[in-house]
Amino acid sequence: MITGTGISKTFRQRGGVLGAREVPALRDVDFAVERGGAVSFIGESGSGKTTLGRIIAGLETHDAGEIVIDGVPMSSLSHRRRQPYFRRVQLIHQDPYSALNPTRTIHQALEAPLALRARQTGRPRSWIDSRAQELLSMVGIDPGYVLPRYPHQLSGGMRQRVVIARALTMDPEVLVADEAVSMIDVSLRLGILALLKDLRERLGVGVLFITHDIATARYIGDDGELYVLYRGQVVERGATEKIIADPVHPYTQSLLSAIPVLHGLEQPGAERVVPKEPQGEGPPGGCLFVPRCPFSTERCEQETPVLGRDGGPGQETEQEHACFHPRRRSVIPVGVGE
Ligand SMILES: Nc1ncnc2c1ncn2[C@@H]1O[C@H](COP(=O)(O)OP(=O)(O)OP(=O)(O)O)[C@@H](O)[C@H]1O
Repeated sequence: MITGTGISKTFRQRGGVLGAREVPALRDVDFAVERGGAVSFIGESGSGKTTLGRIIAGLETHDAGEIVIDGVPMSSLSHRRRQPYFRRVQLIHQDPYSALNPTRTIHQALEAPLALRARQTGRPRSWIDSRAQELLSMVGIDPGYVLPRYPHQLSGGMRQRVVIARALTMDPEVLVADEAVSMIDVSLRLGILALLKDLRERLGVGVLFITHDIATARYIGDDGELYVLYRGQVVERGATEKIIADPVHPYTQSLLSAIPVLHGLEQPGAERVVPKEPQGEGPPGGCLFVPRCPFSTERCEQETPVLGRDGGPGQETEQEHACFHPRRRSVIPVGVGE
């Protein structure tokens, strides 16, 4: 199990007429991914999703908070002693082409990590080739066809399957899939999503899915948890199905309202939530969503809501949210994602 508590990260960006500026990418984020679990982080561009994925995979530092892997707080270990733990979290990038070295065959791409794994687990070298074949079959491709080939000789979908097979060489506990299907031909996306779902069930590997697309999040983990990120803050968290059926934060509602009605058959929800064009950053100390929120009040400009279930007297919600005025608004086109 992998947990994060109070994860915060601020980048210092140089340049521009105003000189350096601080960009908070993550604000006090808590999460937990269990073996075999499905956790999706959803948010628009710049909400901090990739930064979180990189922190969980040990590729980026954080300013505050703690990552705990298998009960061990990473802050208690030296950089070198953390590596075996972070190896249990494997990142799948959105671009399978740049993730693979173009000058190496797929055989070579799998051989290096498998040789390391063989040394770590005391297996003979003969195990490497048979494991490479086994992993490729597991991700649904013919080992005989792909092993001698170079990445450019494969389709985008096949390349992404190879990247997933390579991630599996380390026997990970969690796969962090960062927009894992966004650069793949639309017709092949469903196959990759089905594969990730299958790996959850067959290997018990947890999937942390990072996406800007709520329908994709639903496919990968309709039985899992959804975290909605807005400007680095988790603004809604709960069971994926529950949030999609009954979102309470205006930002989540606006994400769901933005889903197009696909076949002209679905009935759009009664109230679509259309966010305002943002005017600046919003009042310091107030809710981050104020500049875009159609429902904000004076209180929202003065106080920062924290994640919880409270929505005022008689307004407790099943999912957690960071809003002073959580309300049910029917925003979902019926049958979306089905
Ligand atoms: N290395 C960096 N240096 C400076 N600022 C950064 C860096 N990486 C990310 N940021 C900033 O941190 C914020 C969060 O970025 P991040 O890439 O995590 O968001 P995201 O939700 O993954 O967006 P996208 O979907 O566009 O990748 C953004 O404002 C981004 O400009």
